Amino acid sequence: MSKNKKVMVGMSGGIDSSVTAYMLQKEGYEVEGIYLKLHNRTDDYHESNLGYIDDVAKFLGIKYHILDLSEKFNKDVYEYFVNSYLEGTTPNPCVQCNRNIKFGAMLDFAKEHGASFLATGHYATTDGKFFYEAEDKTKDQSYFLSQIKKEALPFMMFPLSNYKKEDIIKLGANLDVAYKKITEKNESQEICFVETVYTDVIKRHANIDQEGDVLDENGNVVGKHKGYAHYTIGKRKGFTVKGAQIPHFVTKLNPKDNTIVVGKRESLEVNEVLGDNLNMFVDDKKFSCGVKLRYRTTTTPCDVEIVADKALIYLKEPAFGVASGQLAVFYDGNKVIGSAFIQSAK
Ligand SMILES: Nc1ncnc2c1ncn2[C@@H]1O[C@H](COP(=O)(O)OP(=O)(O)OP(=O)(O)O)[C@@H](O)[C@H]1O
Repeated sequence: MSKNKKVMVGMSGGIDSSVTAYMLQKEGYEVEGIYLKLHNRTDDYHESNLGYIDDVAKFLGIKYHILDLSEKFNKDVYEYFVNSYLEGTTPNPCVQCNRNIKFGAMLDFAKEHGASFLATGHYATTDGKFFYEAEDKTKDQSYFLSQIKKEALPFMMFPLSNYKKEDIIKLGANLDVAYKKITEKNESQEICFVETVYTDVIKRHANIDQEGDVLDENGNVVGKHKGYAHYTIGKRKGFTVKGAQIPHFVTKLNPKDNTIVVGKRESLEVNEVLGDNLNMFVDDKKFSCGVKLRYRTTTTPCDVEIVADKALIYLKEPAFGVASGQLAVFYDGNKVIGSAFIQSAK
């Protein structure tokens, strides 16, 4: 029952994309894999991933391509990541990777090679016009997909969207030894190029271990911190506040003079957010919806006004710990209607 349609599957060597390839083949698609080399890690990272992919490809009898996008990844994702922290904002590298790399350059490659669709093991759904949250809310990745250009959506397939991660692991473990081996390896890291903590990556490019002053909201010096790039908005540890009886939270980072501002929990409260770099799936300029201001959080009801290329987001309930650089993703129920990068909040 061949569907006579070629689907390229982004294969990472992990269980999700390996099962994705299997499912699509079972459905009758002609499947080919693509492995992206995204960074120049010195360990055997790529060799190890390709070992797993090769075994899966042999089991399925499919061919796969290796595409070196490390230069583009370095510019669009890695440098952006490092620079954001140095500028005192909190980057979202997976969002940039999805937009520019996976559903940018990898999609172009898939189309050039005659594929009708590009499939990945992301947990989300699409109907070609919108993204929707995945059934398994604990794994949902719609937040990270919300900056993808709308022209890319008709080519995207997420076959895992109706499953739970544990079902995928069970399916893999019982399928073949090529899959079983993958289920037995460690789960991949949250950010593929961060092997330990993000500050280890930043340290390769700048001396971030420079002690600085901790300020209160009136500009008074109240303590010391170990270098502003070690902190993100809402963090409550790793700095001193003289005589403090209750927890203090980081509310602002000042890269220019290497100071950080701290305050009580109330000072993290935000009622208005300004977003830029809009990516909208609807044309409305004024609407009410729910907004997620970071990953793994519930939506906050809000009114949104789009003015030129900015989104003015008026929250109907206060949010806490909103960081510039993260995404504000607009949801109508479980449907993603657009997103913007958080420029400022008050
Ligand atoms: N290096 C890569 N080359 C090609 N596709 C990739 C690569 N890394 C990730 N992908 C695709 O993007 C999807 C989501 O990536 P993510 O890093 O969130 O992986 P994951 O949920 O751990 O999935 P997997 O178990 O397949 O690694 C993967 O399922 C895969 O289809």
